[in-house]
Amino acid sequence: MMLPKSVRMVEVGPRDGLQNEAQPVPAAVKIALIDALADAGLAVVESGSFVSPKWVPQMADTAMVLAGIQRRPGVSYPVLVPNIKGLEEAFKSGVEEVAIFAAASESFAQRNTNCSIDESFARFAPVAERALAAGLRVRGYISCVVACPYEGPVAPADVAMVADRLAALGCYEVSLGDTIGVGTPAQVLAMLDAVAPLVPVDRLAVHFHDTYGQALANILASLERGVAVVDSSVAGLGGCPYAKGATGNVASEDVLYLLNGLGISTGVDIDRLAAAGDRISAHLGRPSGSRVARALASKRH
Ligand SMILES: CC(C)(COP(=O)([O-])OP(=O)([O-])OC[C@H]1O[C@@H](n2cnc3c(N)ncnc32)[C@H](O)[C@@H]1OP(=O)([O-])[O-])[C@@H](O)C(=O)NCCC(=O)NCCSC(=O)C[C@@](C)(O)CC(=O)[O-]
Repeated sequence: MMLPKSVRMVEVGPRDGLQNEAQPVPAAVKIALIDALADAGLAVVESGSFVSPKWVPQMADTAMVLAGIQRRPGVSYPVLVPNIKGLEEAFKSGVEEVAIFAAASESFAQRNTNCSIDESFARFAPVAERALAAGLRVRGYISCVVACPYEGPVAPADVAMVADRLAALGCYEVSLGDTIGVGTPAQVLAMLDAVAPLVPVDRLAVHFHDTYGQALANILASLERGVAVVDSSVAGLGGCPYAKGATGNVASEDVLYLLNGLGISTGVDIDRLAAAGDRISAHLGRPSGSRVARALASKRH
């Protein structure tokens, strides 16, 4: 089995994990979470989004959160921006990296961003251009890379086309999201095999939600195809506001346990990571969504 020697874990808990949380999460709690994740050794901690607060109220305090965190050297704190208004807010907050987010299905693009795929690219083009001109890094996301909650299965060729368009806008990396967590390894590999001829595998990340418990299997399959960047969410926080019933991202602790077991280096400390997950789970008043974190906690009691 050919596997990468090291993997960059992209922590999306403070953004993807919390954006759908019904109870308000104070900025101070988000700040403590982000700082704890960076302390655990994560080099990328997605810290919020500058989107319409009418659409995603939980992210309305992103500027306050970014003002409160202790930015560690070598750690990136990206935010999502859907349009120029969001980018301008990101500039004010001094971010070094933004992410634009597209979908491989028309219905999801409409529900998530109130426009078609083509219209979303018309919005992203000036965002990417201005961000790059200002020296920011731009990451691209694609939702619904296996299936769409409104349209069902999504053709790998559709994903490849959107990935190609994001790369053409200058995204240094394209994160492939199974938004509703339905994919299995054969589907994921078919999708990766369609995308990789257009956007090389060293510019791809995988982003699995764990609704059907397939995320770790999908990650292992992706690693075997050479993908070396994995998105995950501490304590398995999350769910997408525009994908009813979809659960959180794969838990970061579970991904790290898998990678440690495979001898793949990440620079992340599992105990510190699990402690950060336990603290946010306690704040939210529910058990961690990470099986690894629950197992580690049970050994301590
Ligand atoms: C794209 C829009 C703005 C279009 O929304 P719209 O309603 O068509 O936009 P609009 O331009 O007509 O503006 C409507 C109102 O929003 C305001 N507005 C407009 N833009 C902004 C902004 N940037 N920041 C703050 N406010 C903004 C704007 O000023 C106006 O305010 P009003 O005049 O009514 O008071 C909206 O649909 C939106 O914000 N969508 C974001 C949805 C979102 O954040 N989804 C979750 C992230 S994607 C995701 O989770 C998937 C991913 C990445 O994790 C991968 C995966 O798992 O699939």
